[in-house]
Amino acid sequence: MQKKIETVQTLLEALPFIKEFNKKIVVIKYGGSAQESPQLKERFAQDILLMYLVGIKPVIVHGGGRQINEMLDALKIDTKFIDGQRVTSKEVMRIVEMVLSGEINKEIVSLLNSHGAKAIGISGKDAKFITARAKDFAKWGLTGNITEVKADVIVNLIAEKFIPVIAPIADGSEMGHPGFNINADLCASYVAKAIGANKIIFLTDTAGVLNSNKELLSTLTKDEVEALKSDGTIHGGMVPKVDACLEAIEGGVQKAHIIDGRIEHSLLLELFTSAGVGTQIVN
Ligand SMILES: Nc1ncnc2c1ncn2[C@@H]1O[C@H](COP(=O)(O)OP(=O)(O)O)[C@@H](O)[C@H]1O
Ligand SMILES: CC(=O)N[C@@H](CCC(=O)OP(=O)(O)O)C(=O)O
Repeated sequence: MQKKIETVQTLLEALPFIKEFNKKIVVIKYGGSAQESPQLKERFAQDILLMYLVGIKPVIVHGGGRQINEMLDALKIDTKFIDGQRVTSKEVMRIVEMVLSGEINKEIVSLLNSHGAKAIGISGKDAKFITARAKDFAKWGLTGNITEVKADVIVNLIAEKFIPVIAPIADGSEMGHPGFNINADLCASYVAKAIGANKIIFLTDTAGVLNSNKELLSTLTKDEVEALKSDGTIHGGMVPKVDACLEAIEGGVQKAHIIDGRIEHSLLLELFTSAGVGTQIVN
């Protein structure tokens, strides 16, 4: 009985938020480290479906850094990161594409569709909707910086009630390259900016951005982010994530959040409770 009362209370609290988000576009970056267990994947699919059913337009950009590392390891191919971004040789690029487009993208699409969604999986190569140029070929190889996102591809899919699931790979054919490996956080923010998303949420494997005492920082401004980056408190994979948040809000996305994808239903808690969870980056 107590449990039922709590559920009703939660639903009642969620009602104004559900109305607020009706028809709003929310980009969700689904990090490789938040895709750990089958149970978490299941909860993720349920949350996306619930969002969709109450009128939100979800757009998913997924990562898969952890799974790429595992495959490179199994194949005994060396890999390294500079400033949180992978150095991508031609050989590494083949594996990146195989894992992101071939495996993870299709797995997420199947999972959502098994719950009754109309999810469609694409990478930036499809209709060449994301183009890039080398970030610094001598340093990072085929790691790219996005030059253009053709928003109409995603906007049309949303209008047709599809849930786009995007693998962070850009077309490189005009530069004579097999494609570019794009950090998934930055890919998510460029997509969010281009399609005029209202909100972007990064699902990852920490409570949010932590200070040097490992305490959660619930709100951060651009200056605070820069200070935490310069003193090394924000490092590794968190660097492109906070950069992506800043990129998104400076590009017109109203809200950017980094939340814990290991907590069941954290997406719903972020969207539909007044307290929210994780770290919000503000302009
Ligand atoms: N200040 C910080 N607060 C939280 N996490 C941090 C911080 N600095 C670095 N990190 C690291 O960033 C990681 C998240 O980035 P990453 O592994 O790339 O995740 P994802 O696969 O979700 O993109 C955390 O697991 C943590 O190790
Ligand atoms: C250039 C670059 O670093 N690309 C990433 C793409 C995947 C990714 O970003 O996955 P997560 O979000 O799970 O970290 C990589 O090769 O790992």
